[in-house]
Amino acid sequence: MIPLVHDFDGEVVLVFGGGAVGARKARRFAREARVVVVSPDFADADFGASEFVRAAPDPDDVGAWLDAAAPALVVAATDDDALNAAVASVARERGILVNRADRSGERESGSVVVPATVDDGPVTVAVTTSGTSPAVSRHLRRELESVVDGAGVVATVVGDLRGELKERGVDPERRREAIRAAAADRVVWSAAKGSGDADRVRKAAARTVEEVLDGGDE
Ligand SMILES: C[C@@]1(CC(=O)O)c2cc3[nH]c(cc4nc(cc5[nH]c(cc(n2)[C@H]1CCC(=O)O)[C@@](C)(CC(=O)O)[C@@H]5CCC(=O)O)C(CC(=O)O)=C4CCC(=O)O)c(CCC(=O)O)c3CC(=O)O
Ligand SMILES: NC(=O)C1=CN([C@@H]2O[C@H](COP(=O)(O)OP(=O)(O)OC[C@H]3O[C@@H](n4cnc5c(N)ncnc54)[C@H](O)[C@@H]3O)[C@@H](O)[C@H]2O)C=CC1
Repeated sequence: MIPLVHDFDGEVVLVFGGGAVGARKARRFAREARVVVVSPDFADADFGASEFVRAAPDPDDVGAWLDAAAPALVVAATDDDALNAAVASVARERGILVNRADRSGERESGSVVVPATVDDGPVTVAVTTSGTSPAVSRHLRRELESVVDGAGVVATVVGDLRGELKERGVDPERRREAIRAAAADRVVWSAAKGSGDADRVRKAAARTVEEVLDGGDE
């Protein structure tokens, strides 16, 4: 399996199953997509800004639901194996991405897994075990939280400096060297950790950039 980052802005994600798992997937996708959850009942859980449709479709009805919603992604998260299988096969026929929450191995073409993620501003780190062990993904995600803390402000600041150096017309080779040094700078990262002081991050990163550029003149 190969990780890609998908922009769901303005897209529909259709979720079958309103249990704890359907809620977790719905909450995740509702941060960006318009999410519709179809289920006869809904768990007492956070579904984010999802819309609810109370229904229990049969496998034969799945095609009509997909045609009506025209989703970019469909999630099969019911506890009904036949329904989940129908969702996967109809989605595949129609070329729609499908996430089957009740299967790990034996994935079919067009199927996707939802990784564990750590988000910090524009930075997202995603972990997958290719379906082998979701509990390991969850554990690694928790371990990575402290590593990723502050990455959002570092990425924003270093991204801005990159734009400024491009505008200044700095030689590309030296620009890359300076930007790599700022991205790896311990002082930059320590200023970004915790509450994250963007001003300090920016000063530290700018100092490192200028040091590298000055060094190149010698
Ligand atoms: C294939 C995949 C399909 C998909 O859903 O996309 C899938 C499938 C299954 N999960 C199962 C169980 C559990 N899933 C979790 C947790 C998460 N599961 C997630 C993703 C995925 N789960 C995809 C692969 C991801 C990868 O590649 O690693 C995470 C990462 C993302 C998310 O869901 O948001 C989220 C952690 C989020 C976080 O914490 O950051 C826990 C842990 C817990 O709940 O504490 C358990 C119990 C412990 C265990 O069993 O490991 C079962 C068995 C059900 C049963 O026993 O009946 C199946 C089906 C099967 O195995 O057949
Ligand atoms: N991917 C993951 O991370 C995990 C996946 N699972 C798998 O996902 C499945 C769902 O897990 P839970 O949410 O805990 O189960 P659950 O039993 O709490 O929820 C299932 C939901 O599906 C609904 N449903 C049943 N038939 C339906 C139909 N025809 N159309 C629409 N909705 C229908 C039920 O009413 C219920 O709301 C489990 O069967 C399990 O195999 C379980 C744990 C984690």
